[in-house]
Amino acid sequence: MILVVGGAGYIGSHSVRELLDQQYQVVVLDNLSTGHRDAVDSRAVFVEGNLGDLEVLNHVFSTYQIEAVMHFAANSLVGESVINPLKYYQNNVSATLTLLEVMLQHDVKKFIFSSTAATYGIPNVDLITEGTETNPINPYGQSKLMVEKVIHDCHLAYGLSYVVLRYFNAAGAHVTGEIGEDHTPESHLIPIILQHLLGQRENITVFGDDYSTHDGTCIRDYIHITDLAEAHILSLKSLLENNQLTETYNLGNGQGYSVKEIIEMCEKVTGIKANVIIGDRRPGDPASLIASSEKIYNNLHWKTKYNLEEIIQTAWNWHKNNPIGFQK
Ligand SMILES: NC(=O)c1ccc[n+]([C@@H]2O[C@H](COP(=O)([O-])OP(=O)(O)OC[C@H]3O[C@@H](n4cnc5c(N)ncnc54)[C@H](O)[C@@H]3O)[C@@H](O)[C@H]2O)c1
Ligand SMILES: O=c1ccn([C@@H]2O[C@H](COP(=O)(O)OP(=O)(O)O[C@H]3O[C@H](CO)[C@@H](O)[C@H](O)[C@H]3O)[C@@H](O)[C@H]2O)c(=O)[nH]1
Repeated sequence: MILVVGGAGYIGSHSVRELLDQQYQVVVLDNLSTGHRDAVDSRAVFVEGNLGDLEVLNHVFSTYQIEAVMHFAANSLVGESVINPLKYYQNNVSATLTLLEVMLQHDVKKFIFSSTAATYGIPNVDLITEGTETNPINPYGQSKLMVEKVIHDCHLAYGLSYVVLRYFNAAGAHVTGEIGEDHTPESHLIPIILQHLLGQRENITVFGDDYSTHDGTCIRDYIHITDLAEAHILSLKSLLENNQLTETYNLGNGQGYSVKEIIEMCEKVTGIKANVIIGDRRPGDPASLIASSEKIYNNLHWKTKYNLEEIIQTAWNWHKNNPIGFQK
């Protein structure tokens, strides 16, 4: 079985769905701190608990025959990490050490870790490769980079085999419209715009239009959640075939869109005009983050299937049909 830690969250729940659709058996461990029980596919075993809890972990690893672990659970609000760094080092780093310890005690040595473009900080290249220097500028990015280093040391010392996936901006929803993004508070651009277009917010604030980009607003690389999920499956397959894997991959579309372009695409998809306010820059936002995902294309033949319009269309279907998310 595959243990998915954080499988009730946005990216985890879509990966669980993909794993089950591809005939893997799945156990989800999640404390529901930001995730939703209803996001977890009913075909998966669900264990409610904390990833830093030795007792729960020992129960999971001794009850189920776990072949590999996908680890999505984390706190991931950049602003909050600056104000409350210990929460981030505690949940993202310390609890992960407990997970790794129990995994290794149970001789489970295959690990897929959700990392982030935030490990690069403010890169001085147009297209970020895995070789681009990592220099996180906030505790969130720092906590992810720390875990990356721990994982590598566990490889050297205990033979842990791993794939680190550095996601760029995850977006969109499952094509069925059955699961999608539901964060409280919501901080991500696309759901915020769509909530506004649904009448749930009065306006959208663009965080700065004086960046050195073609229209002055920040550029990001948006990637569909199912494309991310597929990258996890391919990574899992490569791990199951190789006991000594130590790979790090960027996951993005390789194409950047500005905040203004995202708003325009949301208006096009929904046919509704947005009420846009230009605000101040949000501290810690790099002007542009675009991934080169050449490495995973070359090594695992991964290709993205969804373009920006399709990403926004699937997100719109989800928000329109579930205006209060998973709440019933
Ligand atoms: N959303 C993005 O654009 C993005 C980009 C880069 C990286 N990431 C990373 O991807 C991963 C998933 O992100 P997401 O957007 O799905 O977040 P999410 O908050 O929707 O999901 C995280 C899940 O982990 C669970 N969790 C948190 N702490 C836990 C703990 N101690 N024990 C058990 N469960 C716990 C939460 O309840 C939630 O279900 C995170 O590690 C995040 O840092 C996300
Ligand atoms: O109301 C809003 C919300 C966002 N933005 C801008 O939109 C862009 C995208 O912002 P957001 O959706 O919050 O994503 P990021 O800050 O780029 O961070 C996401 O993508 C990173 C990787 O690129 C991950 O590390 C993070 O976890 C994930 O939240 C940024 O320029 C923001 O300044 C606005 O202008 N107005």
